[in-house]
Amino acid sequence: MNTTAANFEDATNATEEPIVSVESLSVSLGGSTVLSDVSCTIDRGRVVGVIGPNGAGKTTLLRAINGTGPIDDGEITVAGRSVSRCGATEMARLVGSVPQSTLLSFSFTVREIVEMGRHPHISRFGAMDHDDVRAVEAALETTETSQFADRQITAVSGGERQRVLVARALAQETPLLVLDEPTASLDINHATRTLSLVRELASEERTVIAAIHDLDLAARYCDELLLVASGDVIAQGSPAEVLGEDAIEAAFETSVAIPTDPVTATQRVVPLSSVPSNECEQTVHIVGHGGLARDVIVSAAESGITGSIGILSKTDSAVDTATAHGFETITTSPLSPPSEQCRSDLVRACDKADHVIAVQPLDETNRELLSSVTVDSDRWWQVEQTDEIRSVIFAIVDNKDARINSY
Ligand SMILES: Nc1ncnc2c1ncn2[C@@H]1O[C@H](COP(=O)(O)OP(=O)(O)OP(=O)(O)O)[C@@H](O)[C@H]1O
Repeated sequence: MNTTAANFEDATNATEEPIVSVESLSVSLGGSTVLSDVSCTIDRGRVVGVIGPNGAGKTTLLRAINGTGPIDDGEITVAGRSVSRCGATEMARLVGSVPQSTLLSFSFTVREIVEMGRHPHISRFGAMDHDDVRAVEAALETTETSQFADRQITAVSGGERQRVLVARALAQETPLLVLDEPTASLDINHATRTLSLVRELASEERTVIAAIHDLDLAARYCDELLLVASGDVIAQGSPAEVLGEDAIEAAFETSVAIPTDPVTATQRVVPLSSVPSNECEQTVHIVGHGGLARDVIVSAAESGITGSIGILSKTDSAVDTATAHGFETITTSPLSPPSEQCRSDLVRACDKADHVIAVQPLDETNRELLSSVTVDSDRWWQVEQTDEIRSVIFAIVDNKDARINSY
């Protein structure tokens, strides 16, 4: 076993301690405090996403961890070694990094760039040995960059260059990878492939910390998230724990809905349009189902209108949309007729709302129930097609009467 491999094993074998420990870290840049008294630990073998708004200090935290950024106060250890006491070569054996932006305007080939990842492992005047060549080839292969390995780095696209930088970090064969926006310039195919690759690496006792702006991808591919805001790590835990509406709205200062994606079964963070400054105080009750009812909910919510919807089958696609936008739902089992409770809830909702919107065609149950509900004609709206929705919502926001029964 050569010293490189021994070093790697030393670092990965001490599994009882976290791979990263940050204690009371403070960093100021340009006279302003960016991180203040931050403490967190990162366990081995995980993919940890660092999320947070622009300027929150994600890059500053990652650069403190990989030893390339300043630390004013506090202590950081990686694999038990104090970052501030590690030499550059030792750090490079512990942490492979992909920075947010790198100028690679000099004339190296892609392969030469990836070979640079082996520098910490070879002696100053030594040549690459069999292990080095194997690591470089494996890194090129896994990142699907071998097909242009002999091209100049200046002659590949931004997304391809990003993958080359991931390959260079992989070739370094470190127990910790720190990636600053690894998917920033990647198309959806390469973004998901890169994060799938990251997942596979992490399951091999390698820890990955990645700043990720796309919260949906972060939820899908990370074991754990660190939410950075206001100079601190304000939440840490599984994506389901961290991606709560209150925490995300506080950190990003925008309204969000966080439904579960039906395809990936992970959280999706959907920013909602800001409620207009003259916040609409109108409420609606929507009677209808399916896609058109969903469009009415979204359009109403974007205009700051709140309210309720029903009676809906529990399995109707509009239920999730209504819940995500804070609309109350009156639901019934798809297999049985609505209960008395449901019926009285519908009557109460129609009475309480400033407006009632019927999404045509109504199903038989709602048609029958509505015939027994009295709604004044100036509160009664109907939509039959998508292009009518905005007109109805605008009229409600303007607090107009329903002069006609439909648009
Ligand atoms: N060299 C510097 N001098 C002064 N201020 C700096 C410097 N580098 C960064 N900052 C400031 O520090 C804060 C945190 O920057 P950082 O790059 O860590 O944020 P970030 O969360 O990674 O942001 P983004 O999501 O936009 O990449 C920002 O307000 C930034 O303007």
